[in-house]
Amino acid sequence: MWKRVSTLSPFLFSSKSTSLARAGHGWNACGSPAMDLPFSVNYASSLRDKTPFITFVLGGPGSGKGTQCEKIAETFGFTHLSAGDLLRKEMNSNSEERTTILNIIQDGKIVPSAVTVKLIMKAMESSDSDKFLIDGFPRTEENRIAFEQIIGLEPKAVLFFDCPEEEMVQRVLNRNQGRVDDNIDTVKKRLKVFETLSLPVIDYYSKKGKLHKINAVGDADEIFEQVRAVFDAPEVTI
Ligand SMILES: Nc1ncnc2c1ncn2[C@@H]1O[C@H](COP(=O)(O)OP(=O)(O)O)[C@@H](O)[C@H]1O
Ligand SMILES: O=c1ccn([C@@H]2O[C@H](COP(=O)(O)OP(=O)(O)O)[C@@H](O)[C@H]2O)c(=O)[nH]1
Ligand SMILES: [Mg+2]
Repeated sequence: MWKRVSTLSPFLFSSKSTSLARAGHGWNACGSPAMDLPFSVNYASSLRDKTPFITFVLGGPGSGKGTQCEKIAETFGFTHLSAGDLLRKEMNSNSEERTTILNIIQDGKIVPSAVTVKLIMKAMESSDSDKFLIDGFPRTEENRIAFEQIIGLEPKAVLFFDCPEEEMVQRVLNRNQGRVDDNIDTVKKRLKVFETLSLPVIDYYSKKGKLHKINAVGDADEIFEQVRAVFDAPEVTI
């Protein structure tokens, strides 16, 4: 059922090589993935053995991904992993990457895939769960390919919270969680990044028949009814 894709270089995971400078070797923040990897090692074999049910949760900034993920996790027993939360936690730790992550988030850009995938993989490996909601990832085609290569799994379902830009901007500006990127300048940059880099990922999953588009306007409970229908559908066997 789970399509194993391939494996990746150990430089992504060795303790000395987690700096963005090294992670950037072969990868860039917004560009294409490098495929000429020097090694092939099964780093995520424990995850593949578990063959977890993975759902990617996509949508622009403020489209309600986090809000709906909490409801999905509670109702359907998924473990909710927010890529943004994992990066913010790393940013607030003494990680050598913290300043670079902060600068990228403040600028509304995308953290190199090697860094984000490593954090997601660690979180998945340290969980007993076999059902994960991965919120806010993949945000680029490069992210998507890196996940497939490093973790060797593909999502069973992909949710896309479709929301008009003006609504997203209002929600972000009212979010009030003290986030460094919740300001008008960053949100404008984030909307451009979403359109140019994230929409192609959504298009990819649409063409694969895995995408579930949700109208993200309206009351959060009403929106959740659309989501519930996705997980209740017989073709999405959790
Ligand atoms: N359906 C909704 N209608 C109005 N506000 C919402 C709705 N869903 C979420 N929000 C609010 O909008 C903000 C952004 O929601 P959030 O779940 O953090 O979105 P995302 O994770 O996609 O950025 C939060 O303050 C949240 O409480
Ligand atoms: O896979 C990811 C997820 C998040 N981010 C960074 O973290 C920010 C906040 O992401 P989050 O998902 O928390 O934002 P949301 O969409 O929920 O507002 C993004 O703008 C990016 O700068 C990233 O680089 N890669
Ligand atoms: Mg969020």
